[in-house]
Amino acid sequence: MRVKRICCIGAGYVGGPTMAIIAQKNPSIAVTVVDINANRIAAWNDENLDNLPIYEPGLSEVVKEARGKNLFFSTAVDQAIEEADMIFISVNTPTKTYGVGKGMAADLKFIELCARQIARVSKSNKIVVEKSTLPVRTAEALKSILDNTGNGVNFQILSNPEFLAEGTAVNDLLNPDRVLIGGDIDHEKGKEAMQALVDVYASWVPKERILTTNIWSSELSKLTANAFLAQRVSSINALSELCEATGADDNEVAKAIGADSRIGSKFLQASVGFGGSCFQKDILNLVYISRSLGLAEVADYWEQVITMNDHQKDRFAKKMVSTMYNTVSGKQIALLGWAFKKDTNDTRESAAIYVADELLAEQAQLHVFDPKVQKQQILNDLKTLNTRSEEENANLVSIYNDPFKACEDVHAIAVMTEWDEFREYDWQKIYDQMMKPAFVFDGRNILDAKKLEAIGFSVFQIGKAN
Ligand SMILES: NC(=O)C1=CN([C@@H]2O[C@H](COP(=O)(O)OP(=O)(O)OC[C@H]3O[C@@H](n4cnc5c(N)ncnc54)[C@H](O)[C@@H]3O)[C@@H](O)[C@H]2O)C=CC1
Ligand SMILES: O=C(O)[C@H]1O[C@H](OP(=O)(O)OP(=O)(O)OC[C@H]2O[C@@H](n3ccc(=O)[nH]c3=O)[C@H](O)[C@@H]2O)[C@H](O)[C@@H](O)[C@@H]1O
Repeated sequence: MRVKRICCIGAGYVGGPTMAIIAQKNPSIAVTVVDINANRIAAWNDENLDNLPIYEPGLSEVVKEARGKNLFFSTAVDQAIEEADMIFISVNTPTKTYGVGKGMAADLKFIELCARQIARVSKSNKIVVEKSTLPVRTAEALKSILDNTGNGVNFQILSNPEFLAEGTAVNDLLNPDRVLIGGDIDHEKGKEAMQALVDVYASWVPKERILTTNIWSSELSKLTANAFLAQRVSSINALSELCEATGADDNEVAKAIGADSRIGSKFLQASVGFGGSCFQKDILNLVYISRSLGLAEVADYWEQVITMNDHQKDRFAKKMVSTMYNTVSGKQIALLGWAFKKDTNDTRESAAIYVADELLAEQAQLHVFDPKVQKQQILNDLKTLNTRSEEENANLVSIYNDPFKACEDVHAIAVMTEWDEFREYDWQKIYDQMMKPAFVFDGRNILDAKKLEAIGFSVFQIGKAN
């Protein structure tokens, strides 16, 4: 069968960009992205493309090309489900904050709600595609809900996890290393459904990069891919501390080991700790699944990746305090960057939030600047930690639109996000306006330490003996 109408439930960081590319590359398919968040949908429909709810390089051009032709954003969820022959579920699957599995398991309530809604509304056969990242064997639960609460129509469930990274989403979608499609390969209807989805991607992805597997392998591969990537960052971050203590240089070590093609050079950039909405959540989920199955050693193995990451954030904040004569109480500190990485406005689980919280606990006054993150987002992030009242946070944290103003009269600057523009600043001008000694803590190793030291700064970088 050829797909004519696609509905995607969830207009977030995955649903929006993924559907925009699918629509752009398949002019004959009508793609409707729906969400219960009316503000988000309004922003996707905004005439002014600068107001799209998600900042991703290159995304507004794709949306401009396809929107209104075969790409639609709507809050009419039932209607879009009913009309579609293929439905992607791309809703959020955060870590549970209550009950059994609190702090570890994925919260699947949004997924279940989608399944019940699809079952209730559908009057014709549908292919239901898991786009969200889910624990292995979720398709079993989905099938049970769909078949037991539906109107007797046939549902085929596929797993099609998304591997895009924020900040490079458009390029990742246009040139994926692979597209993974899991389904019921033992039955004719399952194979047909898989082929229908293969055809959607084959409009622009070379066939050899479209992998088909059984559904459990596909579900598990997504969690595992993130766990392996995060593990590399935690590994190099663990080594960065050893470098600091021995005089080895983490960049040189990363280059030396990365040159071995069996290891490879990517994801070996030491940092203040990985952030983002997925690494931590997905590894915790993997740990939870393993522990639930009685696999204690497997669970402990993966949990260490998170322990290491927490340690990296914590030791960065502690290093700042100890370097500044063991007290930052009443001192002004500028944080450059709040997003969890460059080229995105996403701040979920950003290391900056945790470093800021530790510095605030030490009674520092913070000046925050990020090129793409809004003031309210920064205050909300601190609020979610629940460490102090909103009023206290607002009194201790000032948020700036101008990096030079943020750095005026401060005792120290900490680089939290690797935004390219930070490298280009007039650091002499910044130095002249700062308190002395002027400290820079480069949590991303992006600044030219020699140049800064020549100006007069005291510089700390991750993984370098200081
Ligand atoms: N953010 C990323 O880079 C990646 C995320 N993923 C996975 O994709 C999934 C979605 O992630 P994001 O797009 O980042 O989340 P998000 O939070 O940006 O977007 C999810 C959207 O779903 C909507 N939603 C929730 N329940 C709904 C319902 N019942 N009906 C209609 N809309 C509903 C929410 O309002 C929200 O706008 C997660 O499982 C995540 O792990 C996978 C790969 C990359
Ligand atoms: O499931 C997901 O959501 C996605 O998670 C990650 O993508 P993302 O979180 O957007 O960003 P990454 O580029 O992976 O970076 C994650 C964090 O690790 C940090 N990082 C990354 C690489 C590195 O060498 N060092 C390092 O500290 C980044 O700064 C960032 O804080 C994966 O890279 C995607 O393949 C996956 O689809």
